[in-house]
Amino acid sequence: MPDTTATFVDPQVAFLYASQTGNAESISYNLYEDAVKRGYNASWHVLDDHQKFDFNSLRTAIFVVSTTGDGDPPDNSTKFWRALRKSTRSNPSAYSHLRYAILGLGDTNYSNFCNTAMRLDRQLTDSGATSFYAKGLADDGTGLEEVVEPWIDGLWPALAKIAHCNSGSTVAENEGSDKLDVIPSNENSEAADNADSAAAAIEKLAVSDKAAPTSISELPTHTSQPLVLDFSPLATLKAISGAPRVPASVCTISHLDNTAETTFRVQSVLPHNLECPPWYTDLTSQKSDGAATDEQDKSLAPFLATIKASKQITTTESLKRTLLVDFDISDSTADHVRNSWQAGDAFNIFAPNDIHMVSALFGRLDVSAVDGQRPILLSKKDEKIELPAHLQRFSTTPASMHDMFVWAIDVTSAPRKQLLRVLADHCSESAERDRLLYLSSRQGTKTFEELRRQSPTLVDTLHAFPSCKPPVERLIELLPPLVPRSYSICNAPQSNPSLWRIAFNVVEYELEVVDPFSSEEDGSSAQPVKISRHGVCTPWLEQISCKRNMPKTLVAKRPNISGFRLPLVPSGVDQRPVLMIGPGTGVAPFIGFLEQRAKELGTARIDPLSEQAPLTWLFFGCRNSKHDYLFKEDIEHWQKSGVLSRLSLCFSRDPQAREQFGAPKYVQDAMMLNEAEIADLLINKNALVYVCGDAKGMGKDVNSALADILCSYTVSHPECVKALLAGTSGANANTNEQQQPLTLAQALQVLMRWSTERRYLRDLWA
Ligand SMILES: Cc1cc2nc3c(=O)[nH]c(=O)nc-3n(C[C@H](O)[C@H](O)[C@H](O)COP(=O)(O)O)c2cc1C
Repeated sequence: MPDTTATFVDPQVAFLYASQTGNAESISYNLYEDAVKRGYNASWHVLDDHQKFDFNSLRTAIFVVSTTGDGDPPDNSTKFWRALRKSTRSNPSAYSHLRYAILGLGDTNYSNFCNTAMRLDRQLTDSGATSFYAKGLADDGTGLEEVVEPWIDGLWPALAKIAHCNSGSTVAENEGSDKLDVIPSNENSEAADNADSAAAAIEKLAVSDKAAPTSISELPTHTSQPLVLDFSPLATLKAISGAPRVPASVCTISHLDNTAETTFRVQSVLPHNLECPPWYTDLTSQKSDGAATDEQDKSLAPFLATIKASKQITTTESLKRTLLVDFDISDSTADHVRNSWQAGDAFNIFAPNDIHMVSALFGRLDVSAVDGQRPILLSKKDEKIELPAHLQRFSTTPASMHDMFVWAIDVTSAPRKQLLRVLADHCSESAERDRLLYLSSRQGTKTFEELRRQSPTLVDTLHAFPSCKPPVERLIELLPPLVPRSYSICNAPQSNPSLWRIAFNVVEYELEVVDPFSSEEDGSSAQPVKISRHGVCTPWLEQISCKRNMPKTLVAKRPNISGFRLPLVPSGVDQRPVLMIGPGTGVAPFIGFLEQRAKELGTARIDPLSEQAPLTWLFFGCRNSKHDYLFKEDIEHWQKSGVLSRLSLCFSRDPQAREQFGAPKYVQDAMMLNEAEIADLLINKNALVYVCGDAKGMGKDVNSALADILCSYTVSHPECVKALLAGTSGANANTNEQQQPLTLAQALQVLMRWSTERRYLRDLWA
């Protein structure tokens, strides 16, 4: 029986998140919402709001934090990290009153797996805080759910154990278990019970015979693409287990009256042009709020930039279409930005969803064009539960549903399990309901992975389940926020502080999937189905940058957390050799570096071809020397003038060029061909290494090549090992002491240390 005598004294729990693309935010939000239903006095905040929620006096906190860049914390936690460092420096036991749990999100395809969560854990423990529940580290490479779901299951009993008392809530001791659980005493308990019983119902669900294996490939509209999924395992299942909890509905839509509607229409005429969000003025004033004195924050505020020029820099024969686009940032609101950026920085572009996709979605949901354009406000269903952060503006600023779906909500990313679970509840056909439940369950993980691999948009998913008709407010609250996309700048302010130039591939690709149920009559396997996909920002940029009338877009500088910049020396040049490894569009920041270096040499009156000019060595690779050698003219110009001392070119699909110049296939091959020189530069000359480009393939391979280079150098120079491991220069090593060569693990450790010392810097993207 529940022990109703014990009462809480401190049930306040803060759910805190740091998120770059919305995963951590949505997991943290669901936890918070669940906590409210369980009777906790819960609050939910982004880490950068630490002053608003008074982080320093929190007693119980649950963190959900992702890692981005090259082991960096998300942008919406940079202020928090600064404040944390400051308060722990001034008081080593600053957080001895805090009990916390951390869920980290990362991807093992990147080298610093869940670095943010690990760092946070270390810093909090070092400053006296106590972890009350084991850290969870979820891997996006294999599926976040594998860790997230069991971690959440274990969190509640762990939290209940440490929660102190409070009036209004009761503590129940689970019979036959030492776990304490919180049972709310108000009507919220009903909601929690409902959620639990819904979950129980799924466990018991007898899968109907109708859920026979089916291939879904017949799709009506031109904006949706087929999904090819194998549901055959469903036929043999007696019950579906391990589907996620159904989150409570948290928001309601209210339509504004006619007067407000008229004003709204007049106001919305001007900004409603698909180049910047209708509420852009709101966004541009957002960042200065409360932080007006912080120069760095001011320079991160969004502002309007004008697209000045755009051209394709690959030939029509190239597989990829790479565009070079110039943004004029001379807008008066961008003063702080013009004075504070450097080559190597990146900026965010706020891009809309494809409006045809939004129209197709509205068609599918039976939202008429008129209703889609009417102004609405969102409000909380339950006073205690906040709206998701990206929707909060719509509780005070009216917007049309159309604008919300175009500018604020992500309708392109593949649906998450929780959404699939909710969609299941809105199917009128039981076979479709079962398939959606299966996709969201642990048993359906393989089919779910296949779904994710096909990257369906929301419209594709809905078309694959024709009887599914979710209420539009449910989608508004469950879909992730549409996040801005970031691009590396490929020029330097020393030449023109009002110009941001970017180079990007237009993201359009075809997937090939084999329908498991269609085999040829002769028994041979079927031809794969082709599915085309495209990105959000790059096709849009391509489209608007062709316009004649200088379109304006909302942009914001990104904090350069890893310090991916060439060191500045007043009126001089940093003397360390610089290795730049950037195949494809990864070369972009290095064009800016070379522009900066040319100016620096000029100012310091150093002849670039003289011995006084420090070495710069670029490793660039592409498929074909004629079709996609980006910035060829610039690179050849810098090489001729001596600003670029060495150039290693690689052409992966150009056997002729390889034969002619002896060029290797990939940048890591070019590095291995020069391993002795690279090792000497790294170990004896204190060289700086910069890597930019694809994280999963190239980033990993270059890291391994660098580790191999260190290992093989120490075979012939074992005297360097001690110094390398101790963190001092190899040139100063004690040559009398015999050492074993570095092991691979040790070499990786050395690289990791160089990365923290900012000698090895990486700007990698997925
Ligand atoms: C550009 C980029 C860089 C990333 N860098 C890392 C990394 O260095 N280490 C890591 O563990 N995960 C890395 N990840 C994986 C993310 O942490 C993971 O996808 C996570 O689910 C994102 O959560 P969020 O949407 O809350 O930001 C990276 C992802 C992207 C897109």
